[in-house]
Amino acid sequence: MNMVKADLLASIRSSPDLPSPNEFARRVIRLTQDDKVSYALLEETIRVDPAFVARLIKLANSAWQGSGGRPVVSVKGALQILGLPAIRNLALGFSLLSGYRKGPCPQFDYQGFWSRSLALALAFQAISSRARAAPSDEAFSVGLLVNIGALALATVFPEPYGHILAQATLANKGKLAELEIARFGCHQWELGAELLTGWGLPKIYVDPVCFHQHPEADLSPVGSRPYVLTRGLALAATIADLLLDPASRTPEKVLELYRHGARVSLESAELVALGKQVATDWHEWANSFGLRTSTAFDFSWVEQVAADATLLSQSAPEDPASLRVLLVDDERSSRMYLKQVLQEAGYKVMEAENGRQALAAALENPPDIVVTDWVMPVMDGIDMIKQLRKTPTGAAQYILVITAQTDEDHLVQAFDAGTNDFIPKPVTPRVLLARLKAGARSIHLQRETEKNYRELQDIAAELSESNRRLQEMSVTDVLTGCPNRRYALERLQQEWSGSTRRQHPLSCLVVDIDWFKEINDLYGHDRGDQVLRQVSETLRAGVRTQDVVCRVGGDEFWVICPDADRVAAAACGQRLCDAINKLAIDAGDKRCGISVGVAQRSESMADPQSLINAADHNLYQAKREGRGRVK
Ligand SMILES: Nc1nc2c(ncn2[C@@H]2O[C@H](COP(=O)(O)OP(=O)(O)OP(=O)(O)O)[C@@H](O)[C@H]2O)c(=O)[nH]1
Repeated sequence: MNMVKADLLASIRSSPDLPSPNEFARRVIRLTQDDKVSYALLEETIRVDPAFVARLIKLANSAWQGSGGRPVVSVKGALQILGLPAIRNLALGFSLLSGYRKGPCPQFDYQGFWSRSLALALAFQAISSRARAAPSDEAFSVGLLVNIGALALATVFPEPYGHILAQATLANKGKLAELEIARFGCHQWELGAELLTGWGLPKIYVDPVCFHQHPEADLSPVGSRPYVLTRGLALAATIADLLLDPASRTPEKVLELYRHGARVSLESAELVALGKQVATDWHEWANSFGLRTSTAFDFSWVEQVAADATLLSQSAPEDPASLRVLLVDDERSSRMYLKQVLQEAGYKVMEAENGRQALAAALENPPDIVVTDWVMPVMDGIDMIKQLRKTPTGAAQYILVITAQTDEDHLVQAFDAGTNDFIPKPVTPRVLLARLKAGARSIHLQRETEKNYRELQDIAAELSESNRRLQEMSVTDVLTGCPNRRYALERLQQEWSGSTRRQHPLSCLVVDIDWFKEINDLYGHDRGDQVLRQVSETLRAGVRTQDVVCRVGGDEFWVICPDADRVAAAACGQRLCDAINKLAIDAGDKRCGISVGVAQRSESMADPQSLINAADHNLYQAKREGRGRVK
């Protein structure tokens, strides 16, 4: 990463023109950050700005928010429908968007900038919430601010930055970043990251801003939150490009979309659905901010392109400069002539005098295309082609045979030997180059197909890795890290079958925290969560390695004890009770402990659920008899 020069940062930070939320927005944002804020106070604050009220009501009434047909006419009604995070987004967006619509740099498209930022914000919000990587309002703000470095450069250095913009269009981001580095010593996203750090954004959001244009430079472990946020932001930028810039709608862009999508576990259908939703939201929001949007773009197009793999392969033109031709002819003058024609057309040419020499040259330094005469001393063209086709590199080369005999028998013989095409004698430059062009196109297609195949393999590998993680997440309780109810039910069924097969005992404990509601009520939900984590850790530390502790809901845990009879399981339950008591968790005037119901599988039980029912019944007894005990 380039270092953002201190003097550049200082002059941007000290500029009075630097974009920042206005006082009204700051007040609304502050208020909405407090979950306990009264709607009356919020309403009073918002009323001060009639333009904001109008947009708020309009947005609440829009079909997107689904207000159910009854029109919203009051601020209060709008607040209730939209909820606090949306109000916060609206205040931030509205203040930035309405304050920086114009600026001193004529080459900078201020409207387009905000329209793209809005699309990016909505896309990143949707992606983060789908990947559970960031709260939706935080993701929105990060998306809205991701390109703030460019706005800052345009605002504070309108002239030199305008000059740079004139040289590179926004579509050519690579070029733009290069010019920015050459002039300012850093690119806009590095500068943006520095600015956001200064505004107090945490590193977890600043790094994605810095790296999202080159996610490979971010070395966070695959699947970690920073990894997902950086790739998610890259995906959001790709979606914004597709929505705003018709020139970006190419097969390569679709591949990029799929590549970023795979990294945040989004498959084709999900990507298209997400893109469609973002497009709808973007039109709504842009409307309510009075920003222009481009004509509607239907994300189904993406699926069509992806389905048509050949489109992906036809993307780049054939470039003779990258192709090597082996020219095989025993007649020196004819070889020199053809060589000159090929070189002038841009091909790199190697030569051989006969089939044997050609074979040696082709194996040592494989060409892309072989153009060979048929009749030659030592080894003729047809024998050479047959030998070449038997080698792994030769099998993939494009071969043309030059022949004076173009009757059916001769041509069939040439194609049987493995030639791709023939050139009739006398060879004219036009025909030679036309046939070579067809060959070059075929080579190019083949290479693209191989490249796409490799990319698809990479994507498939990444998808399978993220599916594995999703699978893991789907059986893990997020708060405590314990296996969840779904896992508990599957595991119990397995242990049940195992115990039937091996005729071994199986027991189960149902554990419920005592007075847990009091802890929530007295000290708040956060403290409640902390206690849940503490209890789950203590339970896990207190059981045998083969026992499995699962959080099956609220404050209830199951401990599955394979190979344990009722006596052993009850002893385990008592050990757990004692360990929790030692934690001395306070629940007001009571002591928080656990009650445990124990049951062992018996012949009369029909299925695992009967075992749980029996343990549950005993838990109920333990509660009734005063809690903090094993029954
Ligand atoms: N903090 C927190 N509370 C939760 C969570 N899941 C459920 N709860 C709360 O846990 C409480 C469980 O209720 P009860 O089991 O009836 O409460 P209790 O005080 O333990 O009652 P006894 O079991 O009779 O001692 C409810 O108030 C739920 O709202 C959670 O993930 N975090």
